[in-house]
Parts: sequence; C-alpha cells; structure tokens
Amino acid sequence: MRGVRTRLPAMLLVGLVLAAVIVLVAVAGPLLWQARADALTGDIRQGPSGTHWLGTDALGRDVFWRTVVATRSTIEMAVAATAIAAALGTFLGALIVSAGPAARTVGDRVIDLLLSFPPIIIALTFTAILSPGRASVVGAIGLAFCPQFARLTNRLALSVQERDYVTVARLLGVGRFRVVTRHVVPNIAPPLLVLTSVGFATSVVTVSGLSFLGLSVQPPSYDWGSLLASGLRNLYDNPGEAFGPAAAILVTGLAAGLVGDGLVRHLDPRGTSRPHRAARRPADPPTAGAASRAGGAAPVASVRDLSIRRPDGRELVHGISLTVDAGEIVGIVGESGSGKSLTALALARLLPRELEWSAAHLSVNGVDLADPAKAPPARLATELGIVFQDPSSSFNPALRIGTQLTEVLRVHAKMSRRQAHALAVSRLAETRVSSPELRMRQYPHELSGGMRQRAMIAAAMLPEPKLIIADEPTTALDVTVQADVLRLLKQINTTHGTAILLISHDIGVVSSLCDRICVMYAGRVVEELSVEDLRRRDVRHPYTRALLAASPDTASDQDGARLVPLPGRAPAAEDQGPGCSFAPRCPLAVPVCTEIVPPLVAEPSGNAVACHVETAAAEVRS
Ligand SMILES: Nc1ncnc2c1ncn2[C@@H]1O[C@H](COP(=O)(O)OP(=O)(O)OP(=O)(O)O)[C@@H](O)[C@H]1O
Repeated sequence: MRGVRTRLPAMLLVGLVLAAVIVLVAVAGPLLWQARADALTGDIRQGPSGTHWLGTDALGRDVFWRTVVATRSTIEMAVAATAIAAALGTFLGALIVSAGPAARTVGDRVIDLLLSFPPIIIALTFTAILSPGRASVVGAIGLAFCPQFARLTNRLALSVQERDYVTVARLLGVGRFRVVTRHVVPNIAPPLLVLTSVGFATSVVTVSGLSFLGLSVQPPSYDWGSLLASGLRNLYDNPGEAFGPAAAILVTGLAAGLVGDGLVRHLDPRGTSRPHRAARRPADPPTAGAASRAGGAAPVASVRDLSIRRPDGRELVHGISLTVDAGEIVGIVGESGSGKSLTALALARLLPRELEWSAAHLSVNGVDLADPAKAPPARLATELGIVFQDPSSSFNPALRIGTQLTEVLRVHAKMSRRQAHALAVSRLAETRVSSPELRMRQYPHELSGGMRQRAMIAAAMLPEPKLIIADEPTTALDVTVQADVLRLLKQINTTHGTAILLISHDIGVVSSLCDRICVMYAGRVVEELSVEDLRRRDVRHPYTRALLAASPDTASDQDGARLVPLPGRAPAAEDQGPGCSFAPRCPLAVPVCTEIVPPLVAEPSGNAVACHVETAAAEVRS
C-alpha cells in the first residue's frame, strides 16, 4: 500500500467507528430485533420512556427497534444506488475522455444538460416512469447521480492525461490499460472517493425522501423514509417517532462524510508532506560506466519536410527539415508559438491526437516513425528519452520515484526488480541526485525542483537512448539550478555520446550548450548555424539578430551592447500572410518579403538562412 500513514487521523477514526456501528446494526438488526420491532404492544402513540426509548407508533410498535431494523433496508438501497452511479458515471466519463473530439463534445454537452437538473428531480421522474418500488428507486437514484461521477472522471482524467508523466508513459509504450490503472486512476481516486462518500450520504437522504413520498418500499416493509413519514403524521403525539429515523439519516450522512474526507487525507501521499529539505550540494558522481561516444555518419534524428496541421487545416509547422547527428547537441530556439515543441513531439510520436502531420521522412536512429509497424512504441522508448519543462508534472505524484524509474526497465528491458533498482540508483547517482537510495523510496513532492529535474534526466537516460529531447528543461527552475541542469546534460552528452535536441526560447541557453542551432519563427526554420558563428554574432537572419540583441546573455557579450527588446509578437497560424512571417517586424523588409515565403538557402559554410534580403546580399558579395 502506498504512502499510508500508520496513525489514522482522528476524523477518519470517528467516521470509521460510526460507519462500523451502522453496518453492524444493518446486518444484525433484522436478525436479532425484527420480532421486537414488529410486536404490537398495545401502548399506542406513547412518548419516550424507559421501556420504549423513542416511544411507540399508531399501532403500538416500538419506534427505536423499528428504526434499528430499518437500517438495513435504507443502507442497502443507498449502497446499491451509489455503486450504480459511481460505476456507470466513471465508465461514461472515461468513455468520453477516450472518444474522438466530436463524440467528446456531444458527451460533454449531454452531461452539462443532465447536471442542470437537480438529481432529486431526475430520480423522481425515473421512479414515476418505472413505477414505485425498491428496485426502481435504486435505479433512478443511480442514474440521477451518475452525471456527477461522469463529469468528475472526465475532467480529472483529461487533466491527468495532459500531464508529462502520462506523455512519458505513452512514449515508453506503456499500454492504454496500464496507463489508466497506474497513472490515471491513482491520481483521480481521491476526489472520486470524496464524491462517492458525498454521493452515498446524498443517496441515503434521497432514498429516504422518495420513501417519505411513498415511492419506495411499500408496507409492510419499511425504511427510515417511511418511518419518518409516519412519525411526522404523529409529531404532536410522539416527536420521538420522527426523531429516530431523522437522527439515523443525519448520523449516517455524517459518518460517510468523515470517512471519505479522512480517507483522502490519509491515502494521499502528498498529505504526508514534510517540509522540503533544502537542496543539498550534490555529491560527486561515481565514475560512470562510460559508453564511448557514438560514431557513424547516419543522423540520430532526421526530419524532412515535416508539416503539422490543426483539424481546420491551418498549418502550424510548415515543411521543416532538420537533423541531429550522433553525439551532437542541437538547439531549437524561437519565441513562444514558433513550433519548437510540436516539432519535438512529432519526433517522439507524441503529437496531440487532434493534430495531423505529414513528412517526407521522420526517423529516430533509423526507426521510421512514419510507419507504425516499423516503429513499435517499445522500440522508440529505447531510442529516445524526453525531459519536460516542469519537473513537478514530469513524475506521477502518487507513485514513488523508485517505482517510476524501474518501470521502464522492467517493462522494456525485462529486468528483475533488483537489477532495475540497482541501475536506477546508479543513474540517480550519476545525475548527481544526493542519497539515491533514499530518493528511490520518496514521492516526487519530497524532492526539490532541481533534484526532480535531475531525476527526470536519470529516468530519460535509463534505457541508454541515442537521443534525449529536452523541452525547455530549465525554464521552471531557479536560476541557480538552471546552470547545474545544463552542465548535467552536457556531461551526459560527453560521457554517453547521447545526442540532445534542446528546445529553448532563450538564445543564451542554446549558445552555452549546443553545437548547432536552428532558429524557428512562426512554424518555419529561418536560420541554421553553428554555435561558433552564433557566439561570434556572425548571424544572417534579422530575427536571429533581434533574439541576440534581446537576450541579456548574448547582448552583453559585446562591449557596450544594450538590451533591445523585439517589438510586436509572432503571428498566430490564422494571421500569417503569403510572404515571410517576420516581415511585419523586420527592419530590412522589402516588398517581396510580404509576397513570397523565402526558401531556406544553404551557404558554403554549412549554415542556412531563409531571408530574401540576406540571400540577395550574399549573391552580391559572391
Ligand atoms: N493541440 C493543439 N491544437 C491547436 N494548436 C496548437 C496545439 N498545440 C500547439 N498549437 C499551436 O501551435 C503553435 C506552435 O506551438 P508549440 O507549442 O510548438 O510552440 P513553441 O514554440 O514550443 O512555444 P512554447 O515555447 O510556448 O511552448 C502555437 O501557435 C500553438 O498555439
């Protein structure tokens, strides 16, 4: 059992004791006290006394024992109704999440519509249609409450599915069912548990309400609702007759609430949070079992003519091409929305389902990604590691670090638990995560942000991939930790020969780490150049120049240079005109720039630029 505290919180303890008493009474009541409850004493409508603690009803039957015996009927119906609502609602919610966009929209609207009616109205309508009785009340309440479960499951599953750790699991080729059971369910279980407890409490009230109206159990059977109805008729003769079932309903609802809330606090590993320890200076890494730098001429990643489109046909990425050679660090840099992440996601075959893509060629280490038959997820998982921007969402918060690190080795490398553990510990040590054995037992929230990101890099390194895609790996980190993470990536590249595709909006970051840089703007590569040229500020495209001038790292390289912000913003897909997308912000733009998209022209140096003005100037120079 994960993350369970040994001491139960007082609230949960009280709830459990109350629930246990109610269950015991429900089970034992009809067996032990049915005769007492049904006995006609002859003392009609008596008030509370030593003999009859809650008095007697119109036929002289003891109200206390009737309330006790009625517990089973009420609880049985409430449990059955809650189970139907939870099972059906969760199933429907999951179905809607996994459906296509059109079916999802229809499903969402239907749930919205059902949620706009109070559940009691829906339950009343169904009961009226189905004719009064226990079964119809249970079915009606189950149906009435299932939209609430469907909505919660839908919302929670959607948010969890967008988390980086689910994306990583998909990259690792973890099957759909395993993703749901390991990553989605544990993270949506606590809120569903609360809703189940609230749903049960509400079911008790609704079951009793429908019974009160005479739509549920029929005489001679009885439950708390029917007892309450007869009690209210005799309120002035014996208030105890109404008080008994009313108190029973109240206490049961209270117990359900306490148990649900208490369980959530108790089971949620984040609830065990201790104050974060300050990130300790990482220990020196042990000498890595260094693999020699990979060689060979074939690129590790190759993208040719990649286009990515929205469902409405608008292009987000326009036929870009790039390669990453073995052991090389290539940076993709550009402002937000330039298509960097989509390009990287296409390489990992993790593009959102609604986007369409096409490419003349797309491969990682020879694995043809355009052909799913030739690129099974398990194969891709060992060729490619991925590190996301936000270390807090990269790990599943409900699982220990060790469980998550060893999963890939056990699933893909078929390693034993012990072997996988040993390798994961050594990778954590290599990525300078202090006390790796302890970290393996901890939950993600117990690690500092920088340590989590180093652990994520360790996770990406586990299957010894040929390529790591690092998508803004330092953006969410403190400045002090950023340099540390960049150094770590460089170290991995040097010792393992792992190629790295680094995505960043910060030209200073890419110039400090990369060998080659692709500058992207509005879904196109506008310049490709070596880091030496970038550091010398020997750049061609006005956009690259503008990025350099706007970056504190690169602008200050030049004596006397001042930061020059780049005015305006990159156009959205629907605002792009027929020519160069940068033309409206470009100080060099000439009429042709607004009419024709400039092609990416290779230069003898190996660099390339997509700019009419620069290409014309180069022709004049030569
Ligand atoms: N699922 C999607 N549906 C529609 N448009 C999308 C989707 N994902 C991304 N886009 C759009 O595609 C364009 C490129 O997005 P992308 O995330 O690749 O940019 P980016 O350069 O990585 O920017 P950032 O640094 O902000 O992540 C943006 O305009 C974005 O709004």
